[in-house]
Amino acid sequence: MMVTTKSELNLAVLDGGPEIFYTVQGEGASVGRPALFVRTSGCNLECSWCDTPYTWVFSSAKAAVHADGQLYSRRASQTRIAPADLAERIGSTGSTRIVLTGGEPMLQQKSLTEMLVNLKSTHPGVIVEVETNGTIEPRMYSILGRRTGMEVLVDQWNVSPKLSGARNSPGRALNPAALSRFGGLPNAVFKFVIAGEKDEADLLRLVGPANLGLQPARIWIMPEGRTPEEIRARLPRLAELCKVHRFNLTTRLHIEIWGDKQGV
Ligand SMILES: Nc1nc2[nH]cc(C(=O)O)c2c(=O)[nH]1
Ligand code: SF4
Ligand SMILES: [Mg+2]
Repeated sequence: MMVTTKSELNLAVLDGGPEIFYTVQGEGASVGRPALFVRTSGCNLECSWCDTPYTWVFSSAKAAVHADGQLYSRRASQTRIAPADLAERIGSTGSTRIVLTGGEPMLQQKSLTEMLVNLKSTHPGVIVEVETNGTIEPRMYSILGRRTGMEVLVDQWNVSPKLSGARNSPGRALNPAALSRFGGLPNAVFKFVIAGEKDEADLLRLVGPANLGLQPARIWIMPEGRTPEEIRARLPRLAELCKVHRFNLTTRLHIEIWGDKQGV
C-alpha cells in the first residue's frame, strides 16, 4: 500500500524541475558506479567551499560565509514533491542504485523514510546510498503501523564530517553523539574532504583511538576542489597520507569528467 502524507520533500531545482540526474558516483567507496542522484535542498552547515551553495545560500548572511559570496533565491532554487510521487519518479527510471544527497538529506529524514518505504515496496532490489554530513542521527518512525526509518532502509551511508577547512562556526560541524552512532553502523563509510594541512591534523585526531576509533579501511580521503586542476594538485599529497595511515583515496571523478556543473 502506498504511504501518502502531507509532508512534502524540498528538493533542489535543475532545469525547472526537481534535481534528479543519472550519472556515475564520483566520490568515495562506490566511485564509478552508475547511480541516480536525488538532491534535497536545505543544509544545517555553511561550508565555505560547498559546491552546492544553491541548496542553502538564501540570505546575505549566508552569502557572506561562502567563498563565492553569491546569493541564491529560495523560490527559484527549491521545489516541493510528495514522497510517494518522488518514489514513483525514481522507480520509473529503472535505476538500481540511488544516491540521496543535498544539502543535508537527514534534515528531511521523515519524508525520505516515507519515500523509501514506497520505493522499496515497489522496487525491492534498489540499493540506496545517502550522502550526509553526519550531524543528524537516523530516527525510527511509525508508518502504516510499522516501525521503520532510514537506518533500516539505507544500504550505504556515506558520512562526510566537516573539518576546520570548511570554516563552519566552532562546534557546529561535529556532533560527537551522531558521529559515534554512524561509526557503529556496519554499513557506514566515512569520506573526508581535505582542504589543507590543518584538515589532515583534524582528521587524524578525529578518527584516532581517543575519538571515533575508526578502522582506516572505512575511511576515504578526497581533495577539496571544484576544478580538475585543483583536484590533481592535491591528490599526490593525499596518496602519501593514505599509504602511511592505510586510508582509501578518492578523487572527484565527476569533476574530472565534466567539471563543476550541476546535474552530473
Ligand atoms: N557524480 C557525482 N557524484 C557525487 N557524489 C557525491 C555527490 C554529492 O554532491 O553529494 C556527487 C555529485 O554531485 N555527482
Ligand atoms: S554539509 Fe555539504 S551541503 Fe552542507 S554546506 Fe557543507 S558541503 Fe554544502
Ligand atoms: Mg556534489
